[in-house]
Order: sequence, then structure tokens, then C-alpha cells
Amino acid sequence: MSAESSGQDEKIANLRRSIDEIDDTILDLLNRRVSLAEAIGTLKTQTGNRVMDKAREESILQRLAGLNPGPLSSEMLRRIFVDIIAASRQAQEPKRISFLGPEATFTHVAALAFFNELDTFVPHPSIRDVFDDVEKGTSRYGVVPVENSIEGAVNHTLDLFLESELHICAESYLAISHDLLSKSGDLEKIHTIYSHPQPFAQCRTWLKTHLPHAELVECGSTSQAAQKALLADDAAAIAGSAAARLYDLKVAAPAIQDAVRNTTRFLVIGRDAPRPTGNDKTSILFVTAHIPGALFKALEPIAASGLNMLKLESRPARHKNWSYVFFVDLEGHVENEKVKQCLAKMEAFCQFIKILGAYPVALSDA
Ligand SMILES: O=C(O)C(=O)C[C@]1(C(=O)O)C=C[C@@H](O)C=C1
Repeated sequence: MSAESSGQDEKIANLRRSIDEIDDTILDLLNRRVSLAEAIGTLKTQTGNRVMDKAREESILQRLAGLNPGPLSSEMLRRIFVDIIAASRQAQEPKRISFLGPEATFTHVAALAFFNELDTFVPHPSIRDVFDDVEKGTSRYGVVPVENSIEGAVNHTLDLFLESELHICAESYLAISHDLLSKSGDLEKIHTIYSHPQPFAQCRTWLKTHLPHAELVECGSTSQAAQKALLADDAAAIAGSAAARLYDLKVAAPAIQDAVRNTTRFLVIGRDAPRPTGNDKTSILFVTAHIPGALFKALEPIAASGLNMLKLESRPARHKNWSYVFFVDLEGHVENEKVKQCLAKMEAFCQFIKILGAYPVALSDA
């Protein structure tokens, strides 16, 4: 190779580096633009306005044409921005969201609170069905429970992350309050109570004290329990207030759960990778190597880097007996240098490590 052509190659490599840097900035700006358009979309749908505003779009295109110094041609500029606006408009459209149903369960309430009420919410009978729907692209997001402050982890959700390519896009906490609901709202009339095993467990003391002779009948969900309570005058259901509204039941006794603070954490799953906000967490899963002190060694970089470990959970690895998968939530975003370096150090002590997502920390009142 001649000295001249190797000089040219280096020049091209340098120019390409500059182009890569600009592309990074364009990508960041495009995502910021889409996020702003999403926020406008939410406000528009809340106020009943149409998303499409042709006049505003045209004024954006005219304004940019007037500002364009070249060498980009006016025609190309227009084409590019027509596509950029189309992408923003698409992000403003109502989304399809799958959740662990049926309707009026706490997961449904969490999904409604997190997304826009005008989005389409689709109930599914199992957590796996929610994952499947988002994986296939039928729904853009899924909402699933992941842990309860009293009952602990929702193991099925954790296990599905092992196989799934979906990310955790967000978390959301919901204070769980169980009401005793019946057709008349009269406590004296109640002889049979329907509910899911979890609410029964969480209301044990109240039930023993106030309705010790009532027959307790387990159902697949609190919504199903509410439907059963509609069928007899002496029946009641333990369920949330959303079920009372949906099935037109009256509150015979409000907030009958034994613990004052009962909060469930839900995850929003999808393909988005949220940008750092300055107050984020990163969720990972890993399988340790079969060496003495493997877990200690795998976790040591977290302590050494001064990062807060927000959660540590373990589940049996199904491919091998007495081998475990660990789930860890770390303070910080995976794009932060400190988190990146910490994960790189952890890798040396893990057979397998997977980043499940980096997303904004949600407020919890628990
Ligand atoms: O400004 C608005 O009203 C928007 O909704 C944002 C936006 C855009 O991407 O700039 C998107 C859709 C509308 O048709 C007009 C403009």
C-alpha cells in the first residue's frame, strides 16, 4: 500500500469517526423529540384533541426551510423532517398494552395509572401470555407484578426474564388495599367469602375477628371473586376498589388487610431502552461460576464501586440442580461509566450475566 493511500484511509477513518459522533447526537435528539411529542400526544388525548395538526407540521417545515444554510437540499430537508414528524406522530398514537388480568385486578389498576387511559388495555390469563404478546409485537408494552412488600417475589415473572429478550422499561408501585365487597354492602348478611389465596392470607386476622364463621372459597383472581359475589345475597368478595366499580358492588368493610403498608411493585416490559434521567436503576440477572465464594466475588465489584444494591433475589436455575440465578437491582443507569465498569468486573465471576433494563426509579410509599 502506498504512503498516499494509507494517508487517505486514515483521513476517511477520521471523518467516519466524526460522522459517528454526529449520528450519536442525532439519535439522542430524535429520541428526545419523540418523547416531547409523546407528552404533547398525552395532553391532546386528555383534552380530546386530535393528534394530527397539519398546520403545525407545515409551519415546522416552512420554518426549517427558511433556516437551512445548505449543503442539504431543500427537498431532502423536507423529506427528512416529514419522516421525523411521522415518527413522532406514530409515538403519539394510542398504544396496546397487555396486562395480567382479568380486568379490575391490581395489575390492571397499575397499568391504567402508568399509561394513558385512552391506550388499549388487553387482559391475559397468565404472565407468560403477557410476555408472549409483547414479544410477538402484538402489544407494545406489558405490565406484570414482580414483588409484593408482604408476600415477596413473583417468581414466575423473574423466571420468564431468563428466556425473554424483552427489557424492563419502567417500574411502578401500587398501594394494595383490600375491601370486602357485596351486593348489599351489609356485613351482617355475609356467609360466604370469595377471593384469591393472596388476599385471604393478607386479611387473615381481620377475617378471624370479624367473620370467624364465614366460609372462605378460593378463586383464580379477585375479579372472578367479585363476579361470584354478585350471584348471591349472602356472598362477598375480597377485592380492590376497581372491582367494586366494575361490578357495581358495595363496600361492606374497607381496607381489611392486616398490614398497614402493603405495596406491589409492577414492571413495564417492552423493547424500549429508556435514556438516563439522573435517578435510575439497572436490573441484571446472573448465574455464578461453580467456585467457592462465587456469589461473594460476583457481588464484590458492586460494593467496591460504591453503588447501592437495591435488591437481591435468587431462583433455582432450571437447567441444573442446586445452581442459582441471581437477580440484582443496582443504583444508576447502565450507560453511566461507574455502572458499566462494575458490570464488566462482575462478568469475570459469572457464567452468564444479562442486563434486564435500566429505567427511572419510581416512587414507592412502602
Ligand atoms: O406540536 C404538536 O401538536 C405535536 O403533536 C407534535 C408534532 C411534531 O412531531 O412536531 C406531531 C404531530 C402533529 O401533527 C404536529 C406536530
